Amino acid sequence: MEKKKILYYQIDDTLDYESDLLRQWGITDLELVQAKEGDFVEEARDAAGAVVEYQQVTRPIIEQLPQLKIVALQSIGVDNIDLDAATDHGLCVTNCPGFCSEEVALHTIGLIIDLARKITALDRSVRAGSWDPLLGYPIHRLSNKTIGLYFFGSIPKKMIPMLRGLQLSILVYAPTKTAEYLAGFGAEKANSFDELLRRSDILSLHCPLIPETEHLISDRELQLMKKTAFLINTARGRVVDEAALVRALKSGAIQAAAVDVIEDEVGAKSELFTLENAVITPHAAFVSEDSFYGARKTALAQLVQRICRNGRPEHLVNSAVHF
Ligand SMILES: NC(=O)C1=CN([C@@H]2O[C@H](COP(=O)(O)OP(=O)(O)OC[C@H]3O[C@@H](n4cnc5c(N)ncnc54)[C@H](O)[C@@H]3O)[C@@H](O)[C@H]2O)C=CC1
Ligand SMILES: O=C(O)C(=O)COP(=O)(O)O
Repeated sequence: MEKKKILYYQIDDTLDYESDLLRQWGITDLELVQAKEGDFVEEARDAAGAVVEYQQVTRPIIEQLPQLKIVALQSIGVDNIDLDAATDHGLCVTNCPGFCSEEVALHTIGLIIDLARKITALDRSVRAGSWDPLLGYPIHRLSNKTIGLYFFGSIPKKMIPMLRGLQLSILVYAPTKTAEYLAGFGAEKANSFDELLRRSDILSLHCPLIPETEHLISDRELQLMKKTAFLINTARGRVVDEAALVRALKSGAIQAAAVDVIEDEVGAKSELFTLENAVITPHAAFVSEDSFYGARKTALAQLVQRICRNGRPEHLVNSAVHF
């Protein structure tokens, strides 16, 4: 039987876990091939499916790969894929909704506590030879402060009990959610984005990167925020205009920021790295052994469904696609 090639780009360098799963599922007609990180089009030319990470899958790329049936992401965000082009060419795009909601929720809470207690800043100063508990901006209690959540998907939902534990008031801007629905989570609905900006002591971003959210936070928005506010971004780097954020952190327009994502993750460069009132982690919020294996299994199941069973994958993102 001719095997169908699946091209894999993933951090883990072996595909043993996937091969074991295929054996358990009785699937014998897939050949899993680790990519060499060369040219995607060349490597994917004879592939029926691909698992990509940060690789951009653009319209010109999709047009050159007519035999490709599915791109399976081991992530929630699908911003590196041209979904319209995929739909136009009958290419299924799948993701792994919720696979790391608990991890990102906890990481976000960690970043909030870090800024509220200046843990990273104090650690940096101790290592630099200082022993100064009053370093930097003044510390205030978190209880009764307001956290603003931008959009209300799987991650902020997981954060709710933790935010309640911190005794924060929860304000949400999510146009598609009603006040009654949010009240069920003990959260108040913000009637406008500007209300969210003005009232939040901590603003935490949880939206996908889509045209409407690109540079959502720029000079105007940062000026509307409280001077004492913290900005947390665990969504995508390009949701924040980083140059504007750097200006705001330098001028005191807001107090501090903690981000897990930056605009240039490929180059791993940002002026934020030079600022004392910024905490940065390297797109690590999703990481855990549990989330990795969960995502790998989900992505493989999508590939099997599309390629081996010619069926509709459970986690199809471009649901209008015909194949
Ligand atoms: N730093 C990291 O390691 C990770 C970052 N992420 C990022 O976090 C983002 C959020 O993740 P989840 O909460 O799991 O997402 P989700 O897909 O569960 O929720 C997204 C929310 O946005 C809403 N939404 C989407 N487009 C909208 C629009 N045009 N107008 C109004 N509402 C809209 C949806 O209704 C939904 O409530 C992801 O898209 C991803 O970019 C996700 C996982 C890991
Ligand atoms: O799931 C997401 O959207 C994430 O950000 C984490 O996964 P990734 O680093 O994109 O593979």
